[in-house]
Amino acid sequence: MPLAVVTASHSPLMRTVEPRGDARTAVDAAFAQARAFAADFRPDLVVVVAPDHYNGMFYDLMPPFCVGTAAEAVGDYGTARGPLAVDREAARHVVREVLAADIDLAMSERMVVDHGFAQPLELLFGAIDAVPAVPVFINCVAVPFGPVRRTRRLGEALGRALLALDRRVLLLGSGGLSHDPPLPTLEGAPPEVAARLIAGRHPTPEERAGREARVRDAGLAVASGEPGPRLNPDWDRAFLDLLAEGRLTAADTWTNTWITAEAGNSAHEVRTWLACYAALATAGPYAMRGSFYRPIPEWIAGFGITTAETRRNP
Ligand SMILES: O=C(O)CCC(=O)/C=C/C=C(\O)C(=O)O
Ligand SMILES: [Fe+2]
Repeated sequence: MPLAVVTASHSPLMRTVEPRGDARTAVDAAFAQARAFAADFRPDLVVVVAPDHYNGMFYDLMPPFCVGTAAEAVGDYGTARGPLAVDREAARHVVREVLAADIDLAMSERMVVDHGFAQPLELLFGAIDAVPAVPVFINCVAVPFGPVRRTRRLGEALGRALLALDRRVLLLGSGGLSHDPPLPTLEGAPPEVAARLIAGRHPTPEERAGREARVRDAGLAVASGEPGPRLNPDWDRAFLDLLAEGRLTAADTWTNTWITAEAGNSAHEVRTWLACYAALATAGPYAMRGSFYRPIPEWIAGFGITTAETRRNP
């Protein structure tokens, strides 16, 4: 059975901040193409590979990787709140097979996810529970991280597990590319911030609104002409080329310090893309069908969307 991939940046600012020029029109058109690609592929299972931003995963027990055998979205930044339509049997199969392939990962019967999962599901399929899904969390935010090559190997193990299912599986990678939105870090955090990074589940509506306002204000400031965030379009385009050309092992030598220095703290979200493409590559040579890129400072994102599928035999 073939596999297919859609990867897309996400941004908490997409609903609240209007970028200058034709960025929104261009992004909408690229998402329309990705939707058509997904509809044409007719997946019967969608594996969503995404990070979290201190809404579901905290430093009281931060796994590098986690598969949800059930999952609930918190409803941040205007995304829907509620359960994902997790295919429990498929999720449990993935956990078993990936562990058997020597990749340690956690599993959760009550995974909590945020806009990292919800936004691409809504943009691609219309709702967070519209398609049978397996949610795969990759820690891309809470340092320290393992080497980036571990996420490529996770992707390979994931791909082999999915091929064994003999279903039409679309992998949906969420996040990146170069960007550095205002996200707190544990090191040097004042005690109240540290407490919420360690165990900040169930914030009050006021607390959530305060966090979201801080991120929104950063985007609005750029939209009103203040200096933009540091994005790195050259790095982003080189990463897209690497994926298009199937040179995934080239990322094995990247250090985490280098990724952060080149592309920002949240650029580690490209781990989700790398895992999806590594999974796709296990089905044989692939072809990238669509590739969109635009640096959008107002959304604090080097914004990319790609589609790819197993190359058909001539
Ligand atoms: O304040 C917090 O703890 C969370 C802020 C937040 O959710 C930021 C999210 C940013 C992205 O998802 C992104 O730009 O990739
Ligand atoms: Fe993010």
